[in-house]
Amino acid sequence: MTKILIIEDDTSFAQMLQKFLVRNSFDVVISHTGLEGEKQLKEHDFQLVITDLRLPDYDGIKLVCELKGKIPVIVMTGYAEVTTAVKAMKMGAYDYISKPFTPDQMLSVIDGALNSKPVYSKESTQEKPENSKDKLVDVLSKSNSNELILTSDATQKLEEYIALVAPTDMSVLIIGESGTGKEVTAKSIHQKSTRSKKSFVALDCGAIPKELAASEFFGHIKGSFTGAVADKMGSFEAANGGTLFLDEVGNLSYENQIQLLRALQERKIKRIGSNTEILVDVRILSATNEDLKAAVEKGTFREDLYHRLNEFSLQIPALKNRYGDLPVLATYFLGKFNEKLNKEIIDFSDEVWDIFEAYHWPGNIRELQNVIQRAVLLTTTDKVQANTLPSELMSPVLETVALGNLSKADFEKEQIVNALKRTNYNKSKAAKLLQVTRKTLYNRINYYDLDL
Ligand SMILES: Nc1ncnc2c1ncn2[C@@H]1O[C@H](COP(=O)(O)OP(=O)(O)OP(=O)(O)O)[C@@H](O)[C@H]1O
Repeated sequence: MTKILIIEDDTSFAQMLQKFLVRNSFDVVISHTGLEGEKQLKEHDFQLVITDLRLPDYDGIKLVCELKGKIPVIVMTGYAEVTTAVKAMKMGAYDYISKPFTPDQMLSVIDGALNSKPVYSKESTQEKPENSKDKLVDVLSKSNSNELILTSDATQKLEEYIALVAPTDMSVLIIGESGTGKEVTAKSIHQKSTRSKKSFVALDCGAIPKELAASEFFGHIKGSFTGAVADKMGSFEAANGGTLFLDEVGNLSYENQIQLLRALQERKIKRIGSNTEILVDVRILSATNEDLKAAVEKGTFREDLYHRLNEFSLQIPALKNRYGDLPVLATYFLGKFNEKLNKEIIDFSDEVWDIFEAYHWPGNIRELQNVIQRAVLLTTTDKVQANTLPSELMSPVLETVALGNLSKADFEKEQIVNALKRTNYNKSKAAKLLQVTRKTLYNRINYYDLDL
């Protein structure tokens, strides 16, 4: 009889699942803690492990890694926990199932896992299951569209910091280039906080004229200034009990900075034209793509406000510095736009993957998303091909080198070195990037006697 270990801390749920599986002729053992599960694994031979990833005493992902190639593991995740599911699949879990699930769904996943023998043979410890990419597409396409994808080593710390800071009331300054995901990060902090049931209000400080900023922050009453044709609630009131996200906070005028600081210190506001004070309880998250510290040193941004906003800071890396996330992000967007545009594209061609890796993505994740949306729209086959990509991705990706004192030869050398660095010294990819043949690239490397 097939022996299954269930690791699940919710006792009644575990028992229900056990009963159901026993009725379906499985031999089932339950562990309510990770440690107990590890003990059971040492003592018995199981053909399958079904585990919750969120147990108080252990790291489910670690268990997945340990069992990879030995026993198939199915992970149970909460609704829309896509990042965790993706991570578990990348680490070698056979599949995941979101709670709540129907008995039939569970049986079908178990059936798949038990019939995946060759993949889980002892020799295959380093290999991912053949179908893992398809499954990843599946996981990602089922995900919620506001999901924050962080899976690479470069963003691992970020994910940990978000998890730590989210449940607190600390103000967080999110720093990163345009399109790196500052706003989705802020939303994710809000969703993981105790304020998640209340509003998340985003205010783009870069887009409001300075004369209107106070009215946007605090609201106004009808007739308080020309154009105030009706009473208006400001962002502080709208976010009361919840989170106020101040995007491009560095763009606030000095006067607006003083108004904001006062509201944060006093925790109360008055609508413009009104004498009534309104108590406000908001958590402030803000974002900037400029160096606010430098602005403080220059005297254009108030130091006291800077410290108020920056009780904790998060640095979001540019996409070019987190290429580890690119395959997951690209797959996620493919799933998203397949669904939106009613397509069934399964993957990107190898050439497209190479181009994605070689490109420097100045518009970051927003640009990646737009590129994939366009490509999905233009694709009529089952794989996205290079001819659906915009021309800037195809042209040589070169840093803008100030020609200044550089000779033509220096310039060319610099371009070759840049291309090689970008492609991790892969000469085929670098040649493609420079739009020359591999042979020409070798010739130029020899000609310049580049020591690589
Ligand atoms: N880690 C991520 N996972 C999934 N989607 C992401 C991620 N980061 C960014 N995106 C998507 O990329 C787009 C741009 O993200 P966002 O608006 O949060 O960037 P931003 O840094 O706030 O940009 P800007 O500075 O221009 O306001 C959004 O559609 C967002 O959903």
